[in-house]
Amino acid sequence: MAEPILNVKDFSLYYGKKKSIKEISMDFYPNEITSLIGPSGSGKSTLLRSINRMNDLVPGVTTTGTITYKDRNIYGPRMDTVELRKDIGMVFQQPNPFPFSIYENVVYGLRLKGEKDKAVLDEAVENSLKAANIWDEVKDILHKSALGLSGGQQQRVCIARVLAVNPDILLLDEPTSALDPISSDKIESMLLELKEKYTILIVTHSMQQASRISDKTAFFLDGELIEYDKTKSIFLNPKDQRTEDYVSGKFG
Ligand SMILES: Nc1ncnc2c1ncn2[C@@H]1O[C@H](COP(=O)(O)OP(=O)(O)OP(=O)(O)O)[C@@H](O)[C@H]1O
Repeated sequence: MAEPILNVKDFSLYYGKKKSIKEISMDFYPNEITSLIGPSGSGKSTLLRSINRMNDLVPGVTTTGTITYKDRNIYGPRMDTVELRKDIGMVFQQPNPFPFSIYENVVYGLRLKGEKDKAVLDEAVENSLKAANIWDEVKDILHKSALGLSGGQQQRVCIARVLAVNPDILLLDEPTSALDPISSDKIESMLLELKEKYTILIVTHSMQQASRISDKTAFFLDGELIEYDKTKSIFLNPKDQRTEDYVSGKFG
């Protein structure tokens, strides 16, 4: 079995005094899609945001335990969070393109890095938009505003923007919940292609989505990791009664 790319060990997170993640330990493996499922408030987004230290932006957050990415503790004193967020990119529920052209959205991170070579930028735009399954739809309007695209197209441009800086891991927080079924399908098939190259963690409220696309599924309840296994086992043969109740729709 491959080495884990991410190791979460005895990790807890407090918003002020409230403990929202409770001593979670789990490994994530390269080239797999892992779904994080559980009812509202169970801590899925908080865990996802802990992995690229987005929670640092929330005042009063403290953590204990470790999250190790490629042998480095993400919460160690020497971690450069700007670099970390290039390696571990994030896509949110609401598509959030910048009010620039499609082209400038995709090259945003490369320009921040100081890349000026037009050929390099052009190539990154084409490759990233192709990987995000949207090249054919936008190749003739690259210099038009990304805000003129549909929600589903905007979300794929946002994914291309993350891919352009060449990350290892993609964190997706309910990336299709604001989209229609056809746009969601496009994103799901894109994710299945992207996992050949990336490690993907996705928070989803859709049991169908989790079972369609993920290799592993983790079920959270009230800040605790209740069960984490191959997706088939979670849905067809859960070991914990609470998992069974949740996946069969009895609560949440
Ligand atoms: N910025 C914040 N400040 C204070 N408490 C927060 C903050 N963000 C989340 N929480 C609390 O942490 C707990 C976990 O929330 P989180 O958003 O991680 O859950 P979730 O499982 O992702 O829920 P949802 O499915 O609704 O997105 C909840 O009790 C929530 O109220």
